[in-house]
Amino acid sequence: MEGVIALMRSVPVSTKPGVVLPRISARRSSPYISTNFSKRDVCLIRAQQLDSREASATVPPPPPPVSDSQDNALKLKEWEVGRLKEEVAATQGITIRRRPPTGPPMHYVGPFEFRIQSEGNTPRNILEEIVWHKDVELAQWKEKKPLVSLKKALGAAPPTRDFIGALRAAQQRTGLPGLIAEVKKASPSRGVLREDFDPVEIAKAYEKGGAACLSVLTDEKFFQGSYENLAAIRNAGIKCPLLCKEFIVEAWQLFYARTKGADAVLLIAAVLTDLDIKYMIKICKILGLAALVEVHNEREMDRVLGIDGIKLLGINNRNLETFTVDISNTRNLLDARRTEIIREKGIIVVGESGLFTPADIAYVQEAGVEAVLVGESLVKQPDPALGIANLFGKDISV
Ligand SMILES: O=P(O)(O)OC[C@@H](O)[C@@H](O)c1c[nH]c2ccccc12
Repeated sequence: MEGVIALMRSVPVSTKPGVVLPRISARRSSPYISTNFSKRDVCLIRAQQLDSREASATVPPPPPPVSDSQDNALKLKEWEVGRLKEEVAATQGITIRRRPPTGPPMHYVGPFEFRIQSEGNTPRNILEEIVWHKDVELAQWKEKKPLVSLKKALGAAPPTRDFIGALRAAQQRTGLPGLIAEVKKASPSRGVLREDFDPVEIAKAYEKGGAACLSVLTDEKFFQGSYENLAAIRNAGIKCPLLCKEFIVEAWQLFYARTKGADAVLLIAAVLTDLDIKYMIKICKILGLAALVEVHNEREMDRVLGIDGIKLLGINNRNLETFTVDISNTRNLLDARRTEIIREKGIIVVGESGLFTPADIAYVQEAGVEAVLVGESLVKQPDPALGIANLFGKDISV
């Protein structure tokens, strides 16, 4: 554990090659500086940045106005580090930007400063909006529960269960993809899915109906989920391993998920750079968490297949930027070349979203998935256990 903390310690970085900035005061910390980079990571980023400088199509926006005040110097450094990270992300085809570290930039007019809405400080799509809001939430959570206190709480967390093992066992038992059934009250695309939403009752029904694992939404603002739901399900004696369905942008969230009873976490390739994914997988391993790495398109799929240590790969049929759902996405991404790599690496592919009928399940199974992640079509059923039997076309509970 000490190693993890050491890995997360702050390092001063500069955007100019070879120049090291003075250590930044701990009074205010940037997510980019204090939690995401080790010295080695920063070197890697520098190397990636130098390699990709010519390939990068991004034109950096003008720097914020400079003032002599210490506060402004800190803002400037945070802005520089944020830019550096965005450049790396752009070279990996990541279009989702992170929230500017000190908030949308201020504009100065005479002695006054104020914000003007512009392309640079307004989220461009729902996924970006969620991720930007997550940064604001995180700043508050981390103040309430700094990493040291989470580290102490880990001692009291229940042991993790084998998420991947449960999926494999279910698949072997039924000959059908292992089911991850999602406890989901609402979503930005579908609104409220179930008014009489009792997360523990729904989780019990899923287990009774033969789900191998459960997925629990924890995002409050956009999905009406919570970490209380996750902990309540874990503490209700449910044996299915639990996936914490969250928009993870910082390692702190991995620790928090673990203290709330998660056995697995979701890492979204549309949001995280390769380096972030590698770093988070390392921490998941130390914490005993399984990582489901989610992709939506060919670019993300090929990036993820190039990263070592990935055991669970989710193909989302829903585009999180536009919300369009198309289950043929699973089949299209699983071409012969990628299927071969997946087989060699022993990766389990999870088909995610938009699955409603036995024909849908057969279609993604035929495409090569060994597990499915299903929310809407189950959570809307008066009896979610019966919903599972209807979805698979047979009772998979025995
Ligand atoms: O309700 P559906 O269409 O069965 O989808 C479930 C799950 O795949 C979806 O909730 C999901 C997949 N990836 C995500 C990332 C964040 C939030 C939600 C999701």
